Amino acid sequence: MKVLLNSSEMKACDVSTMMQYGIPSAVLMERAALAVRDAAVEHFHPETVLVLCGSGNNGGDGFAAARLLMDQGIRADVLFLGTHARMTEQCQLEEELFRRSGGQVLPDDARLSGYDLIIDALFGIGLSREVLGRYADLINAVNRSDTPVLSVDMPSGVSADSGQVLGTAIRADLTVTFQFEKLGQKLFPGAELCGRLLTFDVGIRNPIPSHTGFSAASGSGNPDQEHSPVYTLEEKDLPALLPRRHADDHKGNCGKLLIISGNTGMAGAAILAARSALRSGAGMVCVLSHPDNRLAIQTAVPEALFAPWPADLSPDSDGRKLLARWLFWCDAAAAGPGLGTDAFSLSLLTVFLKNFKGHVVLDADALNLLAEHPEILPPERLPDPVSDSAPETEFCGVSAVITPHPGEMSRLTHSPIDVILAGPIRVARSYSRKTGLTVVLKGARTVVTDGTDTMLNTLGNEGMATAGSGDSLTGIIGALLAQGLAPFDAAQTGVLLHAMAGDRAAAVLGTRSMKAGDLADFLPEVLKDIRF
Ligand SMILES: NC(=O)C1=CN([C@@H]2O[C@H](COP(=O)(O)OP(=O)(O)OC[C@H]3O[C@@H](n4cnc5c(N)ncnc54)[C@H](OP(=O)(O)O)[C@@H]3O)[C@@H](O)[C@H]2O)[C@@H](O)CC1
Ligand SMILES: Nc1ncnc2c1ncn2[C@@H]1O[C@H](COP(=O)(O)OP(=O)(O)O)[C@@H](O)[C@H]1O
Ligand SMILES: [K+]
Repeated sequence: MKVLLNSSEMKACDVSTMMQYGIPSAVLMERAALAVRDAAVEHFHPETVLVLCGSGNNGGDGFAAARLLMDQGIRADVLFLGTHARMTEQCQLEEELFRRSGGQVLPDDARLSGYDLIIDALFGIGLSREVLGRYADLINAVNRSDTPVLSVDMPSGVSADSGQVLGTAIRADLTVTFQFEKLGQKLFPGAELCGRLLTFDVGIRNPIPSHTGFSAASGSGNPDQEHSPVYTLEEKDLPALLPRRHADDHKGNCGKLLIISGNTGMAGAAILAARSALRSGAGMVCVLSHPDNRLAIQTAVPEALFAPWPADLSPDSDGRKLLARWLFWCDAAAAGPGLGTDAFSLSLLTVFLKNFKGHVVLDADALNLLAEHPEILPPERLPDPVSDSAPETEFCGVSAVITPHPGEMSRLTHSPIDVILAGPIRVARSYSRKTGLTVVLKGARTVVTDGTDTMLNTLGNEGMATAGSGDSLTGIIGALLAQGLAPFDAAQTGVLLHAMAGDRAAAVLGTRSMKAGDLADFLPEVLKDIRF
C-alpha cells in the first residue's frame, strides 16, 4: 500500500521536515525544481519553455525550475499571474534569483504560442477556492493551445483533497509531484487531468509513524479529520491479505457461504455472485433464491447448492424453520443482488438480518431496502450500560459490509449523487462511523473504510463498467468473510481481487468486450500462483 495525502497532511509533512529535521524550505524547493527540470528535459526535450507562476510556493517552484532550465541553455520565460503583495517569502526569493540569472518575466497578457513546453506552476496543493477571472482565462487558453503541459505538483485548478475541478483546471500531459501522491491525483477527474504522474523524492520526511494516528501529528482538532490517512490497494499486498489454505483442509472448513439472491427472472445476479464466490476459495456455496431459478442456477453453477426461498416466513412456519437451518449452516452470508424490493424481499431481508449471527455483505436491493427501511438493520450489539443484560438481537452492526455504488449510497444517505461523487471518501467514512458498517463505495475508484482506516482502490478498468460486475464483487467478499476474514479485511481483499481479475480480463479480452462473468473466469489468473 502507498499513502495518499490531502493538502493539510502534506503541509504537516513539510513543516515537520523543516522543524524537526532542520531542513530549510529553500532546500526542499530547490530539489522540487530540479525534479521538474529533469522531467521537462527527459520527457519533452524543449528548447523554449514558458513557465506560468502564481504567488504561492507552487509559483516558487516554477521560478526555480525556470532558472535551472536556463542554466542548461534552455530559454525559459516566466508569465507571473498573481498578486505581488501576497507572494510567499520563498516565491519572492525565487523570483529574485530568476531575475538575477537574467530571466525574463513577461506581462500577464503575453502570448502562449511559440514555446515547446508550458510548465504550469500557478497553484499546487494550496488551491483554496474556485478559479475565476484572469486565472480561469489563462488556464482555458493553455488548454486550447497545442503546446504540451507539465504541471508542478497539481494541475492548477484541481483540488489536492478531492480531485474535483474548482471552476476550471489545467489538462496536463505530465504532472511532477513531490514525495507522496495526493488524493486529488488519484480521484477522478483529477486523476485524468494529471496525465502521467511522476513522484520524486525531495527529502520530505514522513511524520506518520504507523498506519494510524495522523490526526495526532497534524493536531487538527477537527473530528471530521480525526482519522488515519488513505492508503492505496496494491497488487503486491494481496498474498498477505488472503486467507490461508492448508493441505488437510476439507470443504467444511474452507468457508460456507449462503447467497440470498435472485428474485424471479433475476437468476443471473445469483449465478455471477456464486461463480465468483467459488473461484475465491469458498468451500461450499448455497444459493437461496426464488424457486423459479432452480434450473438456471443449478445448470450454470453445478458446484453450488440450491435452496428455494420459502413463500411463508411467519413465525413457526416451515419456511421460517428452513431459513433458520440455512442460517445455522453457513459461516457468512451475502444478500441483495437481484433480490427485488417487493414486500416478500423486505420480509426475507428483515428476518435474515434479525436472526443471522455471522458476517454479512449487503449489496444492490438489500441496500435499496435498507435505504427505505433503516429500522431493519438491528442495532449494534453493545452491552446495555444499565442492566448489562444481553441485547435483544445478536446482530452486530460492525460485522456487516455494504457495497453501494454511488446511486445506492445516495439513497442510503439521502444526499444528492453529486455530493457522493464530489467527496466519496468523506461520505463513506461518515456513513461508516454513523452505522458501524464497513463501507465499500464502488466506482472507478472504490473506497473501503471502517470509519478509521481507509483504502482507495486505483486498480481495475472501465471494462468493469458493465452490468453484473457488482454481483461478482459481492460473491468474492462473501467468500472471504466465510473463510474467516474480518469485515474490513474481506472488503479490502475482495475489492483488490475483483479489480485485479478485471485487469487480467481486460488484458486478454479488451475493455469493450469483457463482461461481468469474465471476472470469475479470470480470478484463477490472479490467484493460481499465490503460495499459501
Ligand atoms: N512547503 C514545502 O516545503 C514545499 C512546497 N512545495 C510547493 O509548494 C506548493 C504549495 O505552496 P503553497 O502552500 O504556497 O500553495 P500554492 O499551491 O502555491 O497556492 C497558494 C497560492 O495560490 C493562491 N490561490 C489559491 N487558490 C486560488 C484561486 N482559486 N484563485 C486565485 N488564487 C488562488 C493563493 O492566493 P491567496 O489565497 O493568498 O490570495 C496563494 O497565492 C506545493 O504544491 C509545491 O508545489 C515544493 O516546493 C516542495 C516543498
Ligand atoms: N471505470 C471503472 N474502473 C474500475 N472499476 C470499475 C469501473 N466501473 C465499474 N467498476 C467496478 O465494477 C463494479 C460495478 O458494480 P455495480 O455498479 O454494482 O454494477 P452492477 O450493479 O451492474 O453489478 C464495481 O466494483 C466498480 O468498482
Ligand atoms: K500547478
